[in-house]
Amino acid sequence: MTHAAGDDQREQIAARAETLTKTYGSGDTVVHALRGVTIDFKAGEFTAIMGPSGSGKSTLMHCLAGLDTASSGRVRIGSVDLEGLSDKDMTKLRRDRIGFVFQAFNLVPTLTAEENITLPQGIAGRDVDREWFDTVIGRLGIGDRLAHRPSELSGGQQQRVACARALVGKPDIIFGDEPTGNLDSRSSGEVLDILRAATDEFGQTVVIVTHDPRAAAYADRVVFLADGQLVRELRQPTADDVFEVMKHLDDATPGGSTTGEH
Ligand SMILES: Nc1ncnc2c1ncn2[C@@H]1O[C@H](COP(=O)(O)OP(=O)(O)OP(=O)(O)O)[C@@H](O)[C@H]1O
Repeated sequence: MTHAAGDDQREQIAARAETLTKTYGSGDTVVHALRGVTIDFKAGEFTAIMGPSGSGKSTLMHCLAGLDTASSGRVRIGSVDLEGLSDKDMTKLRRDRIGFVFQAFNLVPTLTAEENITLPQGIAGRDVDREWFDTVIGRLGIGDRLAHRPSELSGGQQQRVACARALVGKPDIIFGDEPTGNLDSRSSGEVLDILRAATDEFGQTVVIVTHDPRAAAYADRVVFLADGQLVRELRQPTADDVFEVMKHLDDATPGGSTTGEH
């Protein structure tokens, strides 16, 4: 780590959003996707973001990952404030510190699985840690697919390749927007196991958006959004705990009336 010694407080926060708002459109068609979200993501912790459709989960994750800019508020990755970063510095920060497992971040169709996985390292001019590469590939069960192009892989295999691509560079923080969305339960378990290992064994920070209570149960913490606001948080949740909260959120009228509910 390259953080200054003695800055313990900051070192422990891998990402932070502060009174983040995001508004789309204006006038009659205005949408308040985020209404003042403040949240910390501690280094080495696995967080799942949940909430009803349209509650602002993807918007929050995109703002945290520097893929979208908020209307107001601040985002910090480690000790770097994203506000005011030049495009070049933002690109470098994303490349060096952040891994993405996003469905929208497709694989390059003309490259093999292996080339896709090592592409970010190549662009950054870094050597691939072959031992770690083999570990990731082995755990994700895609060792026999490395020479294939994305069109020759199933959706689940492509998703696992995208996951491997995010992990191989050992970024400080990994963001996943429904990283198990296309997967059967076995592949889903493999992806979640390796994200869990990224935090437990390598101290990486993982933040995922998911609709699946079983996926959320892999996390140390689940935070719930409703209508652009944070309304609940569970620590060490079981799938049943998560399911119960989701049921109430789905029933609740927009406006965050479930805040503080037990
Ligand atoms: N580019 C955009 N233009 C206008 N409105 C948008 C845009 N992107 C998102 N929204 C709106 O912002 C709100 C939050 O969207 P977001 O995608 O963050 O929700 P979500 O919780 O991730 O939903 P889902 O679970 O359905 O993916 C929604 O009402 C959505 O329609």
